[in-house]
Amino acid sequence: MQDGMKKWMQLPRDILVGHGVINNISDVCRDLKLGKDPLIVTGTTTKKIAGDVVCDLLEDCGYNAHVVSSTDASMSEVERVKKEATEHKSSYLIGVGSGKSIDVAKYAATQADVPFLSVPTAASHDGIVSSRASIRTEGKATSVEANAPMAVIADTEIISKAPFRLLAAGCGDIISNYTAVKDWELAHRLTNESFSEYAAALSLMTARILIDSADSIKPDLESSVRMVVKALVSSGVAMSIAGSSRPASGSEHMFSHALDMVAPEHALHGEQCGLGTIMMMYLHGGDWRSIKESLETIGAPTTAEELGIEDKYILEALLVAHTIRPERYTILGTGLTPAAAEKVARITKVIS
Ligand SMILES: NC(=O)C1=CN([C@@H]2O[C@H](COP(=O)(O)OP(=O)(O)OC[C@H]3O[C@@H](n4cnc5c(N)ncnc54)[C@H](OP(=O)(O)O)[C@@H]3O)[C@@H](O)[C@H]2O)C=CC1
Ligand SMILES: O=C(CO)COP(=O)(O)O
Ligand SMILES: [Zn+2]
Repeated sequence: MQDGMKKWMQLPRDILVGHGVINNISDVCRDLKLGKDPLIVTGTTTKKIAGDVVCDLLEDCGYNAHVVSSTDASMSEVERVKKEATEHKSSYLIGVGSGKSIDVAKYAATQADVPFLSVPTAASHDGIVSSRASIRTEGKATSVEANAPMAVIADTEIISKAPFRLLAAGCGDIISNYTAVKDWELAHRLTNESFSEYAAALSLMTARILIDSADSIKPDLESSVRMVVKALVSSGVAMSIAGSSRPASGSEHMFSHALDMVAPEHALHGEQCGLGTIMMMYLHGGDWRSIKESLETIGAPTTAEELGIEDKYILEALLVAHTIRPERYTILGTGLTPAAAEKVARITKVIS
């Protein structure tokens, strides 16, 4: 099946980015006429950082809020959250936390046909705003269609206190737009796949602005968080325009998804995608060195060692990456030979 575009562009209605915007949560619920019965889906660490705060803020305003902690972005967790929502008669879900909590809330809300709000505690990838969810089924992560959040509330005060590694990962996820768009153009030329100039241009512009500002992305700075969050929103909008993750997910994401499958421990999504971008840009014959330099400037990993993953898993992932999503044509084509995989990883100094 072709990796085509949907005709229905779904975008968030309210997007709040700034210091202390979490305090506007009840205003947003009121603005969207969501009612008084939300279920907050949060993570173990992020519950203490923001999940409980959101609950208290809503209860203080007369809401009947409930909290459920989720540990894993899996189908069984989605089912558990749906059950909780039914038990509490929740009329909408609020995902508060990292990628896992947001995806579980997003997909459970989509399946239950209720609205969903996204309250990220880290700017680690563009799923905070997208209409996709990564959910594991039978041990395999799949990106599924979901409803976009009705609102995104990104409090830069909270996000700036998250480990810097998460912000650097978010940058890796944005930088990967470069190879994602190259792959999409290739597929358009070779397989006549639908291509959106607008979605591709927005995706590339987002990555370019971020790379141009790479040396001003620093730990503990709300201005850095603001920049990255805006880029993630922009990247998410590009995916919404395309109706698929094509403008922000190509061969570098397939490499990251493959690494999730083959490596015993995986790193952060955005870190793996950033590393994948270096290697896929080499395969495209593009300027992989400047991708590597930008990631280094930001402080994101650019080698297997920095990623904490053994070289052999990098090579294994390179060999199976093309099988991850066969309908999505990329520079990986029908697959690399072992010699080609080793060459790209060595030349780009991802492995030594
Ligand atoms: N829907 C989409 O389009 C996309 C989805 N994804 C998916 O998202 C997931 C990855 O998300 P990612 O956010 O990178 O990683 P994780 O969801 O694995 O979160 C990483 C860790 O960071 C913690 N954390 C988050 N915020 C803070 C904070 N403020 N302070 C301290 N710790 C914090 C989390 O705590 P806690 O334990 O509380 O969660 C968690 O332990 C994957 O499942 C991936 O497949 C990735 C890209 C796009
Ligand atoms: O991570 C994404 C975009 O950054 C979503 O892509 P996938 O469709 O590969 O999950
Ligand atoms: Zn991504």
